[in-house]
Amino acid sequence: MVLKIEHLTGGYTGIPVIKDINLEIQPGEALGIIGLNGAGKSTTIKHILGLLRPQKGKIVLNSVELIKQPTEFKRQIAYIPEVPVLYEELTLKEHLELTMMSYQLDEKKAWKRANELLKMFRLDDKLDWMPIYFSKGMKQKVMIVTAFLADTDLLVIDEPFTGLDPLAVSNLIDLIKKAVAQKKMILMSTHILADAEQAISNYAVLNNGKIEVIGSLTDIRKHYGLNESDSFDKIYQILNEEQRHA
Ligand SMILES: Nc1ncnc2c1ncn2[C@@H]1O[C@H](COP(=O)(O)OP(=O)(O)OP(=O)(O)O)[C@@H](O)[C@H]1O
Repeated sequence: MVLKIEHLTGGYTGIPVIKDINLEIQPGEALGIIGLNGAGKSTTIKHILGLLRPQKGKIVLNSVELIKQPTEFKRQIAYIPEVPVLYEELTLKEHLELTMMSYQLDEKKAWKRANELLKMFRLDDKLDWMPIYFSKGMKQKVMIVTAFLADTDLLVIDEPFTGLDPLAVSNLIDLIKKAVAQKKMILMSTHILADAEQAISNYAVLNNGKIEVIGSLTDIRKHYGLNESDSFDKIYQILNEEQRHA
């Protein structure tokens, strides 16, 4: 089990946004992608989800190559997007059923898991609700519940912490830690480093579409000359300075 991204170059037009990205995530590893606005985090994620076609390079998950076997590849991934995507005409219960069907889950086991997740995020009494009645945070929680319900080898999470109440943030951090303990792979893009630090130990720093450094929190701190007492957020000031002088 491993996610391998090799020499990935891509973007939206002929001009590449991300350049020669090399990443590997092992089972039981949570990797954070961090970088300034526009660094290419979401673009990298869109490539991993198969929403953009690479100009160069390949993405392989558990020996399945995205370009060659897209359906098999995508079935191994669950995704929590930055902006919740829900079907306006489906109830919460129907969203869960759709997830169970799409990922071919055992219904009995899946409902047990779904009920635990719903309770955790205080959605257990809202099964008949349509998305129109959900607040922004509630919609985000539905995305979290369906992603963790899918129980895939790889979970891709794009900026999950904004808009969640502190209780939901802490529940999400616990779920990520448990998934890591169960040897799942997590890839998460975020700017909220104080929250990320609680669940994520390895980071890739993207700068202008390229990976500047990849490693443990200690490695990253060392690379940017940060002391243990410095806030991890200081990285953003350094990246900004680097860009201004590039
Ligand atoms: N749909 C699009 N079409 C063309 N260019 C895009 C599109 N989406 C993003 N870009 C460009 O790609 C570059 C990287 O954007 P991306 O969204 O990957 O950054 P990011 O690191 O996720 O930023 P943020 O922290 O703001 O979410 C930016 O220069 C952006 O303008």
